[in-house]
Amino acid sequence: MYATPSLLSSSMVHNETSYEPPAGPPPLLAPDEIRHLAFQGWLPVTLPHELLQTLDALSQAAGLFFDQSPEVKCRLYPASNGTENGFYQVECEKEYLTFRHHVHPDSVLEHHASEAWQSIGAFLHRMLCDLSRAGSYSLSAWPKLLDGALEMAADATRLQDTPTLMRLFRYYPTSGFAASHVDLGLLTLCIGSGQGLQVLDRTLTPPQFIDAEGAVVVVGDTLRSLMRNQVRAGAHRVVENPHGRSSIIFALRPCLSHDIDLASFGGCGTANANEVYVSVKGNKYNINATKDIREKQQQAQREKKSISDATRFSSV
Ligand SMILES: O=C(O)CCC(=O)C(=O)O
Ligand SMILES: [Fe+2]
Repeated sequence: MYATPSLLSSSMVHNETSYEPPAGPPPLLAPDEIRHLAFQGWLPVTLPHELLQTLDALSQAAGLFFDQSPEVKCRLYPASNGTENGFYQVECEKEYLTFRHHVHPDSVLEHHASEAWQSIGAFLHRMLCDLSRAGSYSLSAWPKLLDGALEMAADATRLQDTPTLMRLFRYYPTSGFAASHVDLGLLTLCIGSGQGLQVLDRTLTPPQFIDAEGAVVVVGDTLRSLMRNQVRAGAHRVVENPHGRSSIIFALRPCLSHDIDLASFGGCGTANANEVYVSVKGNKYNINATKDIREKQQQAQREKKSISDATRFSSV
């Protein structure tokens, strides 16, 4: 059933002669789930009970935050780094709060956010190690790649090095959406209230978007690239819904300040994490920016494509 990508078919070979305790965190996923994740680029997941309770508390605190006036929200969490930090509103579509680090560490909202950050980080770390083990790769690249990512940072000191984020969304009734895309980072956990999130089902011919049920993990484009296309990045989108929607996403992204040992992914040599990330980012447009910014970015994308097509044709 799962033809490509190829991760894992020959890989889940148990080494019967090894009595070493397993390196890294304990395995999480069953072999079928790993194959599903690699083939589809997404996987519905059952979250630990304690994490579900934390997410409930976080979502209630988020609701209280969003119920405040735009002025208060902007004052509490001023936007910085474009859409990448603080409170951001896309008129007639959605608003969202992005955490990259603590801003009001004593607030109830950040208390729940940092607890959720830590549990989700540990959960996704286990999934990354599952993928490495399934490919018979060493786990040695993960500590540097996840440096600073598994806990909510105390302040903005390492903002440029650690793009991992937690984002709380409020999509407006009937008009809130996010266009089809793949995420940039390693793995993203999406937890939403009600319908709206859809994932691309590649077992259908042709592939079609289907409603996601419950919590879903999607593979990001940096992980696809590091794993040399042995896992797919999961295409997903959010469709409008008459009731609106709220969601919490946690995007685990690589730490950008170290070199990456490519042998840990079946390659050779090292690569600069920042360069890998920038090249994966390429000219993808930001689906969460305001409509006018998205349109400008899409236009730039089209122009870049037509220049590269022209170069391609002229060099034939
Ligand atoms: O709100 C969601 O459930 C998903 C949002 C999303 O895919 C994104 O912002 O990248
Ligand atoms: Fe996404």
